[in-house]
Amino acid sequence: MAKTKFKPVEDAKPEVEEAEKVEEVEEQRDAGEEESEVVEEEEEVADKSFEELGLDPRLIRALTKKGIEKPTPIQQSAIPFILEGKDVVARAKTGSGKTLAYLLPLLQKLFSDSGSKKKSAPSAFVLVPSRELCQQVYTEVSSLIELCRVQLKAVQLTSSMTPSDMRNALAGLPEILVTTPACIPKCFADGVLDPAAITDSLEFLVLDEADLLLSYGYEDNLRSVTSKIPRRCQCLLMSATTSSDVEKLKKLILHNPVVLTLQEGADKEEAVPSNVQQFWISCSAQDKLLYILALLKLEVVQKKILIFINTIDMGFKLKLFLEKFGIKSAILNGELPQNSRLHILEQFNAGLFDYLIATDENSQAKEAEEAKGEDNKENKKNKRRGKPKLDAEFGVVRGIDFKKVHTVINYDMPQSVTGYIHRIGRTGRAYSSGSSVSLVSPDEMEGFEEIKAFLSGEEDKDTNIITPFPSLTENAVESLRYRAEDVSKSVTKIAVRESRAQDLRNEIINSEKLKSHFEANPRDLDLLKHDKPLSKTAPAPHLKNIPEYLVDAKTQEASKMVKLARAAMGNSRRSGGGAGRNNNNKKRSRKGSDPLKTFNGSKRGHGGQKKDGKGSSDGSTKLKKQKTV
Ligand SMILES: Nc1ncnc2c1ncn2[C@@H]1O[C@H](COP(=O)(O)OP(=O)(O)OP(=O)(O)O)[C@@H](O)[C@H]1O
Repeated sequence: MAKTKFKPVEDAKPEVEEAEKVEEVEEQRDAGEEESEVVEEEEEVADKSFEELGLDPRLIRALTKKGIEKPTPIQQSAIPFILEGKDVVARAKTGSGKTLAYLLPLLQKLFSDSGSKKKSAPSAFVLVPSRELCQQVYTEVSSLIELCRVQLKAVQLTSSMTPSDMRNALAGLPEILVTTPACIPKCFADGVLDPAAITDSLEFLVLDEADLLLSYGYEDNLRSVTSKIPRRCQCLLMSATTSSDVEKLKKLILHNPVVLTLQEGADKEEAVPSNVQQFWISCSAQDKLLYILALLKLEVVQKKILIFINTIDMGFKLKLFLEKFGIKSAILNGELPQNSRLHILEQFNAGLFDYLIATDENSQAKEAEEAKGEDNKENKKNKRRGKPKLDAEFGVVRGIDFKKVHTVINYDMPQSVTGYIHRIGRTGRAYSSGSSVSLVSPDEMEGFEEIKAFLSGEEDKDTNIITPFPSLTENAVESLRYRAEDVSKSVTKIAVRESRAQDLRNEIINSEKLKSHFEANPRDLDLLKHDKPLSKTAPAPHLKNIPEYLVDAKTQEASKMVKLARAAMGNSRRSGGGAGRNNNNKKRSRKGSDPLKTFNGSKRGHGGQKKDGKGSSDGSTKLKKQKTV
């Protein structure tokens, strides 16, 4: 049974004159002072249904349509407090359903609020750290509104929008605004939002993924919003981890909040989902390509797979390398245009490809550092080349709800414990399970030990939460060494650079040209594939099909188990995505209407794509065939 630790307060909203309240809160915000004494208590969260939590029947019906029947522990504990009007700080592990924990009561309160007062600005702000998350929350809230058939409107604004686009979006006086903190001051400066109207209208402020908001550099933006928040505004702060940043935000924005900390086990606070099995493999930095090839080609890990790397160049190296073995993957990084990023996420979630190679915010920092070093050497050259900019609001790791990811692979280790928790939290979401495999080189061992120590906790120092990966024998890995090393040499720095530049060019062209087409035909989004090969040559048959005699019996057995599990999940052909979006055959048959066909010159993949597209999506069909012969 999950436990929630409550830090209740005696009176969340003291009864004093309005003017005094504003003053008092302003003072407390300025001083960053903790308000009243908080008493820490522990209570069991009873197994309650959505009805018992007091949710509106329209919301319950909408949830049923989405296939959601039972509240998660954080939803059970947070919803009643939010419905009561309390400010809430909710800390619960990744994938525990925090988004619905605040969206459901927020919508319910807006149902009863709507029409009660003429508003001149949105009643609710949901602030998230990245554009990807903005899109995700906006999609979730819009679908709930649609399913509930209520007269509410949500909009999302991002900093890249023009003032006139923002004005248009806000024209119908939406009740809910989903955006990043950076966007609000921009709206003030451009006259899109009136600060006085916000003070007048704002009833709810949600800070989602609060542990990330300050580290993304949004502190000044948040401060400029804080001064406009009226005292009556109910503030909610959601986070997967505790950090000094969360504490700082709590003091800056919330009033006497109820603090909910979800606990899984007896005394240990767990930030990591218990339904993620964590493994690791010790290998040299050079051997990482060999190991990932073994994991993917011998199919000892379950698809869909999300692979994290620490630099964009490494992502392209890995993609080119895997391509030579007939393994197709897509790349996601902060350099790509926003449309492309959102589209890649959508396709991956819909199950259109199985392997996604992603960088995260740590990687952005590393990339920037490397670029700096490079700048010293090649300053002039780079300036002339016009190095692409990374989007500061990019973030795919934290908060993004990747659908049905079964395995997360840390090809490069993350640079912090929090980074690790958020990365592996992309699998094992809500009531599903998953696994993670970390490839750890000697240079990364110190950081890895820190992660292990953190996860084990003080009392269980000797418990191995991250265990050695059991399903790959040394023989099986060694049998691939010659091929891997040979191919790795052919993926040169120049090839990586050219592919990266080419990919970016293509994505920009596609993004611009297809924007209007996709706006008119959203279903056609499926036709622009992002896992097309970068290389012009098709993979050599001896690399694409690994002979069965090379693989030892133990590894074969492990691979068989993975395939059986996959078949049992109904995913033997494709790793399924969101409901209703898995009819890939139908989508393929619409190829005749491929909007990209009108501008072939910008396409990636060329000849190789056609050949691949027929036989198998990732070479696995061929491999299977050979094994059964
Ligand atoms: N009660 C529920 N039952 C089943 N699935 C749920 C429930 N609540 C949420 N989910 C699903 O669980 C997934 C994870 O939810 P969500 O993204 O809100 O997690 P989170 O706690 O915000 O994670 P993170 O900290 O990584 O952002 C989503 O796909 C969501 O639709």
